[in-house]
Amino acid sequence: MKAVHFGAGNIGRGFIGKVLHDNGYEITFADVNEEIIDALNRDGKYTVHIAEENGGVYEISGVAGINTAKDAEDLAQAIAEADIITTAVGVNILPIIAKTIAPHLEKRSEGKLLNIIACENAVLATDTLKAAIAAEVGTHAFTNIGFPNSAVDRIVPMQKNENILDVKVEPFYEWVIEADNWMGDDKLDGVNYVPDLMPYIERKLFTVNTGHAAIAYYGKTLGYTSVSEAMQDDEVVVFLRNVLNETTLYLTENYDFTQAEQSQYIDKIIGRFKNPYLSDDLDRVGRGVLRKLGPNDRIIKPLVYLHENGHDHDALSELVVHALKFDNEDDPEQVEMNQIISGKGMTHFLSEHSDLEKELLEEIEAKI
Ligand SMILES: NC(=O)C1=CN([C@@H]2O[C@H](COP(=O)(O)OP(=O)(O)OC[C@H]3O[C@@H](n4cnc5c(N)ncnc54)[C@H](O)[C@@H]3O)[C@@H](O)[C@H]2O)C=CC1
Ligand SMILES: O=P(O)(O)OC[C@H]1O[C@](O)(CO)[C@@H](O)[C@@H]1O
Repeated sequence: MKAVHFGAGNIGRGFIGKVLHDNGYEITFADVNEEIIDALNRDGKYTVHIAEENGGVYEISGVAGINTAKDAEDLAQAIAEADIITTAVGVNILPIIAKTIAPHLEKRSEGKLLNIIACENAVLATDTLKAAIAAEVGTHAFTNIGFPNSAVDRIVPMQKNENILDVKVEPFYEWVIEADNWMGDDKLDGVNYVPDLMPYIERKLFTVNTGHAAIAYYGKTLGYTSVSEAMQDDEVVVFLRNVLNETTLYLTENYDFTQAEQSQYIDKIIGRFKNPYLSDDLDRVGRGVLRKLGPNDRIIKPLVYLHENGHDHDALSELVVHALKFDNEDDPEQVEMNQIISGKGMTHFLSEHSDLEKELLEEIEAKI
């Protein structure tokens, strides 16, 4: 069985690549990073290290790389032969990946089943990819292709290893896939197939990712540089819990999760954030600030819901303020946001970019 995975980065190699390998797939990683692609083709393998006491080390073999900027023919062949195509590139890159994949789908032999799955931190990212592919070539090649949405959860920080392919990951992982949109009977082991993905994806996004954002933006405000450093400060943990108590209300009111289940989930996630064997920069966790302040993302969506329904949303409003003040000049989204804010002001930015209404804007403005 063959897989093509777009994005040979942290999640690609450390999570999706490992699951596919454990399921017996030969994996071709498709990326624009020449150094990584050359190393994959040179070594044909890499190792995944589990960040815990006496953590396991797993060899991921049978891997190769394709440079999507250069090797169009190799990519065409890999896509023609693939049983599964996955991505972990960042949701904003999906339109580019769609352009890369689309022309090759028509050349696949009729009857060969394929699943295409976007593994990004965004709600229904596979739908986004599917729509972008359809915009390129129409839907006539889709007959034997499944496009299940998915939610992926595993903390994989920036890597500082001797071998650039090796990757250190937290022990926990969860990959949830929409069962009904999966094509064929060959399901993946180690993946949870569910009839309705929305509760899982929003629970993950509005707990793990909102929580992580809270640590990054508030932690940086207090002068910390890493998650482990920030999590030693009770003030950060109290703020984190306040934020997550607010998103809990969104989740328990919109889905069947009980308060007790959500509390357990939060405790587990706080334990993951405190993992002493992982070293994670606040700059990485807070990167992509424009995306993270988008109307459907981890901060604004629950905030607007709580405000509209008359619920407490003080901590989330404060989180917006910390995000606006986040200081990471290496993040192009931060640079763009700062330019907008310095030209037109924070309120204009929140109104235009985050789609916030007057009353909420005034509340946030009062906290700036
Ligand atoms: N790192 C983490 O802990 C988690 C990340 N995610 C999500 O997974 C996705 C990837 O994140 P990471 O692996 O951390 O990022 P990363 O930056 O380590 O990897 C992204 C990879 O995509 C490649 N790429 C960029 N543009 C490309 C293009 N046009 N064609 C082919 N490859 C391209 C980059 O060269 C890079 O190797 C994001 O959507 C992120 O939100 C989800 C859960 C956990
Ligand atoms: O690009 P994003 O959305 O921050 O994605 C990475 C985030 O996802 C997570 O892995 C959680 O699953 C966090 O480690 C990390 O902050």
